[in-house]
Amino acid sequence: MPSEIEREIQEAVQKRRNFAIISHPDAGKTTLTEKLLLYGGAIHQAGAVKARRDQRKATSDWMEMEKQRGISITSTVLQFEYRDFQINLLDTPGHQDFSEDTYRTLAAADNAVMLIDAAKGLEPQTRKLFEVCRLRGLPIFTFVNKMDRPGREPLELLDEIEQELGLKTYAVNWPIGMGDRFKGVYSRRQKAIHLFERRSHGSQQAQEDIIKLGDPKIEEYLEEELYYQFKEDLEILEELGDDLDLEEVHAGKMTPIFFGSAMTNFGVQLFLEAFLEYALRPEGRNSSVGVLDPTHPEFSGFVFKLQANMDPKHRDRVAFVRVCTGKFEKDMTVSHARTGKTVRLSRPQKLFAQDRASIEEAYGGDVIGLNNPGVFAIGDTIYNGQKLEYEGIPCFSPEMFSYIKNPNPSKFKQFQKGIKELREEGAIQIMYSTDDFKRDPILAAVGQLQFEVVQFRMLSEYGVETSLEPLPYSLARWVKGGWSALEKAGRIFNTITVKDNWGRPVLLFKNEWGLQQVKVDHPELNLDAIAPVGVGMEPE
Ligand SMILES: Nc1nc2c(ncn2[C@@H]2O[C@H](COP(=O)(O)OP(=O)(O)OP(=O)(O)O)[C@@H](O)[C@H]2O)c(=O)[nH]1
Repeated sequence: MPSEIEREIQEAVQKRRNFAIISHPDAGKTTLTEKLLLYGGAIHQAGAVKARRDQRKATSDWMEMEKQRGISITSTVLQFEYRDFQINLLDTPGHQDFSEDTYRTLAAADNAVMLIDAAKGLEPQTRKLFEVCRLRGLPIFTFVNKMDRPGREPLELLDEIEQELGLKTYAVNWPIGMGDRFKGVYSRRQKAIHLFERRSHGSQQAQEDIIKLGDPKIEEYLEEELYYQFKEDLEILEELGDDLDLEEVHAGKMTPIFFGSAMTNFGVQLFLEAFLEYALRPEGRNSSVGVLDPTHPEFSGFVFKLQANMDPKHRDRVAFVRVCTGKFEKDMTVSHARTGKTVRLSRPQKLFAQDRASIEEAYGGDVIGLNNPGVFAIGDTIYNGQKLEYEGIPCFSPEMFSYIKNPNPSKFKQFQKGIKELREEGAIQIMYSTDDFKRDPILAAVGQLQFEVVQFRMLSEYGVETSLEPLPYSLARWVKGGWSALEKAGRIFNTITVKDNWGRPVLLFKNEWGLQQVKVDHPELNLDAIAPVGVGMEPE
């Protein structure tokens, strides 16, 4: 017989669904997020998320950069309820230069929603993020957005996803017409057409007219041509398409596809309801003591993201923890696996956009924000009971490299502190030359903006004016064969060797050609675009 607390944890986990949205900028992520929250009753008028975002831009300090450039750099976690479900939406930054942040957020997600602009199909940023989801084996749900505008043929989009991503597809709903002639979507679950009523904003929950297939009224609503096109598409889907297989969906091999228009709030509720039914509940995670199910009675979790200065007045830092098992309670005391210390988790926060509400309890699948006075680093495990550590969060190949220099020797300490803290926070990766005379850290980034943020923050938070000296490389590969394999390989052309923050060898290449050469000539180096993660690895 499970005890009362075990039952409570089981029930809480059953209700939880957690996901992140992956998309290319401008596909409509903010708009979709807003509409999902609207259904969750978390906000009553769409527009609120954007308004908050704008407000945040106006009040934050180093995020001044966001304001100047009109982009969203930071991400937050949104929690809302819908019917019986407790939903955690892990928001990710829109700008591609901050995709490293998104990679880490995906480490905390159980499901991913791939948002696609109907006119554009798969775009580079979506493909990249998809690869990260694939690595984690996340179930992927696809929402094809902007159907109210002219777009590509739906069957062609399905084909693109199958061919390019190697995913099977199952259309859960199917669009009838598009652009000016967008009439609605057919729900294959309900065998009914949801008619689209053109409204300019869709700031309220949409009222939808629904007609069952076979109802003679259909012909009143649909032009003949569209009706026949729809019937033909449906025949193709039913006869040639795969059946929905939830096991394959959960294994990340098949993606359920939805069509709609986030802006006009159409198809969003249909999506949400099917998503909640098909999505994975929080799953067991691999740890140093084996796979632990979220219903395991002792509390545990890991830090997947750190964020500084969410409130510039307090210069505080927040560690985002994904709760993995057991029950989190305010003020509880936990063990910190990396340092072996005991930490009291006071002042936990649940983050709804920029508002912080204090939380009392959380369960597997939830995300909590903890005040972080320098205790936590990315990948850290906290736990109660038997000692355990979750697998670390991998670093992904950076694409831009630059020495960062401090021309003022009297600022040496501040410079070191700033670099260390920004690295711990995950604002940027740091590497070092293997040449002992070149002590300057090498910043390794996914995008140029990350360099700018580091320089900006080094000056505004640590008072150090820095200069950059770019390096002409665009790819990094970790040498899994280690230093010994490198030594045996002797001199290697078209690359330089650096070491990462943990002293592990990394090769930098100018281009794909150089990389391919080395891969062919030296297979024993075992090059990998993703840093090997050790459980509980200590920085050098
Ligand atoms: N016509 C149409 N426009 C849409 C739809 N959804 C979003 N948009 C518009 O597309 C633009 C981008 O939408 P956002 O929601 O800001 O996109 P985003 O993906 O969050 O953008 P980033 O912040 O750059 O990542 C805005 O002008 C939206 O109004 C839709 O369903 N139909």
